[in-house]
Amino acid sequence: MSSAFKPEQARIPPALALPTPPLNKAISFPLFTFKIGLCQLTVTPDKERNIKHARKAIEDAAQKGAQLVVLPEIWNSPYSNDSFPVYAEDIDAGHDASPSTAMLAEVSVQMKIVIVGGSIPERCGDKLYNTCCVFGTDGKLKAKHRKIHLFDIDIPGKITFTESKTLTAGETPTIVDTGICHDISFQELAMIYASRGAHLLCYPGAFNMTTGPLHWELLQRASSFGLASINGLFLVLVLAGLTSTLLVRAVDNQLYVATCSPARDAGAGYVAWGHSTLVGPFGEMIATTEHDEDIIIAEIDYSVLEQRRTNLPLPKQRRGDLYRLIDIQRRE
Ligand SMILES: NC(=O)CC(=O)C(=O)O
Repeated sequence: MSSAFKPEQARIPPALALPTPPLNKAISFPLFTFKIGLCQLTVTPDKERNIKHARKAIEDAAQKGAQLVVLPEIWNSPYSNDSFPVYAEDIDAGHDASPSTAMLAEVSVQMKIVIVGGSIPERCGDKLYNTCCVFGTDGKLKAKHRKIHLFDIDIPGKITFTESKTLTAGETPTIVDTGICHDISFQELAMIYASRGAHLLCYPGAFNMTTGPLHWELLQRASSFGLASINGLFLVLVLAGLTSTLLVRAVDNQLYVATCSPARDAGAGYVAWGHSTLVGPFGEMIATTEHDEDIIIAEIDYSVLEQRRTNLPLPKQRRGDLYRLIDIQRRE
């Protein structure tokens, strides 16, 4: 009996080929190999201080060789529903209305680096979003990702948080050529990023003292197998929300995953887990830190992705006759 196995139909529309990173060394970024800087920042109620502090950390990371610098989820404001409306900025209105993103634009061009600007509360009309902006080496806004999966959790006595009280969910996956925190918990999103050709998934994420020890590392390592790219290449922005299905994701996606958390402040209303990390395409931990403020500098080599996908050719082994991933927005 002939088999109905059609690997090319495992994804609808079919997966894009992994883009080849440019090898032209005259282009400062992106390159095949480059250094990433993950700035695990302390965040205070003083917004002006948070902006200056983030700027200094980005400059330090760039001076240490980072060509791509990632900030944490909600780095200009305390992570709380009371704070989001107060600290929110109108990103589209620009400079004075958004001092946090104005700083990111300025420092990206000054240091000639790409910045995945963690996230800040964004005001747009009468709505608030948890939004990540990506700036290129020319200081231009390359992408704006609004957290798609709002973090609503209720584990009595441990952690209760309802982002949906104040925030509205974004509607679109973002590939920059770059998700936010709770987005990391959704394996389908990671698979879509991978099938659209991403090499690196970036998740600015503020896990807490309950979900951190339970899921943080597990989700990142699981995700790593699935995502994709920076640079011609796609850098996917996902705001943290990793889940137990990550193992599937890791094996499935074969990508780099970078997470960046705020540093832990035991006195804050929401206590962040810390442990910002870079994970490689086999789920290996390349670099990580504890919970204090820190800047991680680590190397990413995109040529490893092709090699890993040859070692373990998951894309060719998918059973399109039994299950399929449907990327609804791309299909439409
Ligand atoms: N900030 C978040 O979205 C936190 C999260 O996802 C978690 O699991 O903790």
